Amino acid sequence: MKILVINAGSSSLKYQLYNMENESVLAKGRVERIGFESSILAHEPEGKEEVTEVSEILDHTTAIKKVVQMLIHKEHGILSSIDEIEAVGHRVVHGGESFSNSVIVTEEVKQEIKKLFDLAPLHNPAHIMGIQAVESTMPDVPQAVVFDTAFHQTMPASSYLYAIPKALYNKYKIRRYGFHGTSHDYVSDRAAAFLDKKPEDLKIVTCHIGNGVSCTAVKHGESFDTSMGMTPLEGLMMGTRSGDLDPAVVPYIMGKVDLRISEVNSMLNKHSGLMAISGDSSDMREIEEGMDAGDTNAKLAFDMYEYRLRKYIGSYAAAMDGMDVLVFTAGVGENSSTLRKRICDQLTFFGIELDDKINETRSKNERRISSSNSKVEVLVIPTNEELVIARDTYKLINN
Ligand SMILES: Nc1ncnc2c1ncn2[C@@H]1O[C@H](COP(=O)(O)OP(=O)(O)O)[C@@H](O)[C@H]1O
Ligand SMILES: CC(=O)OP(=O)(O)O
Ligand SMILES: [Mg+2]
Repeated sequence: MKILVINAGSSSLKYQLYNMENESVLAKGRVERIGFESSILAHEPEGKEEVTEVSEILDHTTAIKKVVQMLIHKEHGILSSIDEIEAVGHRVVHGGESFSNSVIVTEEVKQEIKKLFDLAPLHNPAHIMGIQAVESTMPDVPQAVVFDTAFHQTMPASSYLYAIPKALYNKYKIRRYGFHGTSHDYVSDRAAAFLDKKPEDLKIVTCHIGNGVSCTAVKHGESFDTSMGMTPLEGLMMGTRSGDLDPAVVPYIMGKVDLRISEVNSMLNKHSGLMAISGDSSDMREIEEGMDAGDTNAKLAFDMYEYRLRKYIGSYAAAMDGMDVLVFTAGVGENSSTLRKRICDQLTFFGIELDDKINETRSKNERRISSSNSKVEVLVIPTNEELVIARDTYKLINN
């Protein structure tokens, strides 16, 4: 069975085609700059070089059509016909309180996702566009949705409520939802398997450090607390997002410089974080290069990013009254030995001790980077949100 996994953003669409017989990736790629004149489709068939094509892709339906054309392309394709795609699985960022599991797409499910537009204005409208684009291009193919928020539905009220008037929760569902759940679920499960232990016996802090950054306290296999909140803005400092700040800052600047709500949102989501402090880049590779070249702004950005991660890790160890395992994942977590070292070398209080040599060895595999003396197992576990989406879709379709 072949399953297409889609992560639709407002101006981008990432995809991976899976052969579920052996869970291999047949092709992957992305469409960028949807809605612009020169949109880019980058397509990478398994074992071959990436090919790119520039054309005008004005909406998500056109984007899906282009992807399908590429998948059945004479030279770069890997399917003989579109009919070989038997199901499509989508990443949906916000599932609110309605979804604690992945589900098959129905009219009701789409309505529920639409009701959550307010809570995830950057993400959910794009996901609906992706779902509709598939409906119009492959009308008979069943679709499933996998939510970033689902894993975090186990959080107790003491973790998910904000200390604001109850009516705001009762009426508007203002609470912590948490995101990157597919990733935190996957890497915490893999960490337990790696250690040959049951998730129920472990207290794990998972750090998903990519463009978006979040930490989760995974207690006995369930999400107990997580750093992102009602939206993916809360918590850690990110590539372009501020993370935590005093909420009083928002009304203060709106009054001072006469900013509109959308402008404040844009400032905090798109022009803050590493980008704002370094004044130069939201990309950790460039921050590290800047730091090595003596750029003091890049160094400050790195220091703040690292310090905040360390604070969250410490607070989650306290939240769970212990930490057996610390997991690093996603683009930065999997690749930046510098960041991992800086964090771990200042968590010696917890009995953490890194094996510097293993930490610095580049690898795409799951690995332990702590020394044999370390009281906490420190692991690098490459995340695979697309595989989880493909697996959930496969299970739902075959039930
Ligand atoms: N070798 C590396 N060293 C440091 N950071 C890296 C390295 N490779 C990738 N990254 C960082 O990973 C981040 C992107 O992470 P990723 O998980 O792919 O993000 P997303 O899925 O949210 O787009 C970027 O900041 C990038 O600089
Ligand atoms: C929810 C979220 O922050 O997602 P991403 O890391 O893909 O931006
Ligand atoms: Mg990611």
